[in-house]
Amino acid sequence: MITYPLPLTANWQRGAALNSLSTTEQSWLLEPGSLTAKLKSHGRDFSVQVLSELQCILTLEQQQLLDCSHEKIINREVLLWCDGLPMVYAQSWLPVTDDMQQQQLLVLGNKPLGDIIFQHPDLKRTEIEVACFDRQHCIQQLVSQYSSTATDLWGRRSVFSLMKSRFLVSEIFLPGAFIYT
Ligand SMILES: C=C(O[C@@H]1C=C(C(=O)O)C=C[C@H]1O)C(=O)O
Repeated sequence: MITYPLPLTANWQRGAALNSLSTTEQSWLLEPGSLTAKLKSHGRDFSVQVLSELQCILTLEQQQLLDCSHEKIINREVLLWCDGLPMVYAQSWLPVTDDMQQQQLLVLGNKPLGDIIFQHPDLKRTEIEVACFDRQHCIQQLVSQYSSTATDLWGRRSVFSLMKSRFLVSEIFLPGAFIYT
């Protein structure tokens, strides 16, 4: 039984500092634009499956990352499917602010977050951090529902700023993702 939100504790490092990444790994992990758009450009059939959307309390690390102590925050966890395969597990921490509500970012359902936020020219994101999730990480509980083999997985995270709101987005590339081809 998987308990959401999935903790994404890992050895997060500045992606730009990792000189051992392959060209393909760099292309996906350090993509500055929308991951949704990148997946859509590589496949024909894209969809979002919502796993969980809960109102939560931020951990201290998340408060520090988001530089906020918002009382109300929505944790959104989804799978991004492409051509019949679950390719990305995405976890977003979305503060319940007027900005976020006005932008309809708290009632996304199966609309991709990226389809909305990347339409804003003033969207900013912090430097992308990268981590490796090994075979013992709890994310593998989710992976095991779709794949028989556990393997090390790449993940990335950054903090977006839109108007006066900041939100943390983490994405883990699942075994069927293009990054591993
Ligand atoms: C931020 C983006 O949105 C994607 C879609 C998400 C969602 O719908 O919850 C979350 C993170 C991303 O994988 C993006 O496309 O880059």
